[in-house]
Amino acid sequence: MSDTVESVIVAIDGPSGTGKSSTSRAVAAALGLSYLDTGAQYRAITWWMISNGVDVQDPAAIATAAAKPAIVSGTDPANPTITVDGVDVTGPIRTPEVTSKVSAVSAVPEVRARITELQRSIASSAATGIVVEGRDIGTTVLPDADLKIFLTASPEARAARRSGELKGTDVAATKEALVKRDAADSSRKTSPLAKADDAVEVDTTDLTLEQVIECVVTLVEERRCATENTENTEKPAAR
Ligand SMILES: Nc1ncnc2c1ncn2[C@@H]1O[C@H](COP(=O)(O)OP(=O)(O)O)[C@@H](O)[C@H]1O
Ligand SMILES: Nc1ccn([C@H]2C[C@H](O)[C@@H](COP(=O)(O)OP(=O)(O)O)O2)c(=O)n1
Repeated sequence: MSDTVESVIVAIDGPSGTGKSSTSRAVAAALGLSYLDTGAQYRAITWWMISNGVDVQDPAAIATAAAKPAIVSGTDPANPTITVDGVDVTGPIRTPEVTSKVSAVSAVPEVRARITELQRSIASSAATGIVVEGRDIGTTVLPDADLKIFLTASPEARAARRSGELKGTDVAATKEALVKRDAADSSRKTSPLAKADDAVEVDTTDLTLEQVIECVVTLVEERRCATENTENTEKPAAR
C-alpha cells in the first residue's frame, strides 16, 4: 500500500431527514476530510432574498438578484460555518420561514448555476478531499465523485427525527411539510433531487446513526483501496 493517501470526493444525496448532515459530518471528521452542507448554501441565499424584500414567488426577480449575496462556507466538520455578506447566518437559515421558501428559490436556474459553481470551487480546493451533501451532488455538481451515496428513509421515520429536533412540533404536520418539500425538490426542471445511476442506496429507516456512519466509512475505505490497487497494477513492475 502506498504511504500517500489520495484525495477523495464523496457525494451524499437524499431527501430531508435521511441523515445526510449528521452522517456527512461524522464521516468527514473520521477520515480527515472537509465537509460541505449545500442545503445551508441554498438556505443562505433564500434568507438573503427574504431579508432584502425579493418576492420568492417571482423567479425573474430571484434570477436578477442571484449574483448579489456573498456566500462563504467554512468546511471544517467540527465547526461548519456559513456567512452571507460577512454575517453569520447559522441560526437564521433554520427558521420555518426559510424552510418553507427554500424550494422555490433553489428551483431558479440562475441560483443553481451560481451555487453549483461555488460548490465545485470549494470541492476542488479541498486538499485531502471532501464530503459534500445535498440533492444533486452525484448527478450534477460532482458527477465524477469517487463515491456516491443516496440515503433514504420512510417519511414516518424522517418526520419523527425532524420533530425530535424541533421540540414540540407535531409529527403529522412535519411529515406533511417534508413530503411537500421533497415533491417540489424532485419535480423541478433544473437538477432535481435524484439518485445517480452509480450511487449506492442506503435505507436508514431501521439503522442507527452510528450504523449509517460505519457503513459509509467502510464504503469510502473500500473505494480508496480499490483505487490504490488499480493504480498499483497500472504502474510498471519495479526492477
Ligand atoms: N439513522 C438515524 N436514526 C435516528 N436518527 C437519525 C438517524 N440519522 C439521523 N438522525 C437524526 O435525524 C435528524 C435529521 O438528520 P440530518 O442529518 O439533519 O438529516 P438530513 O441532513 O438528511 O436532513 C437529526 O436529529 C439526526 O440526529
Ligand atoms: N444540493 C442541494 C441542496 C439543497 N437544496 C435545496 C432543497 C432543500 O429542500 C433545501 C434545504 O436543504 P437542506 O439540506 O438544508 O434540507 P433539510 O433541512 O436537511 O431538510 O435546499 C437543493 O436544491 N440542492
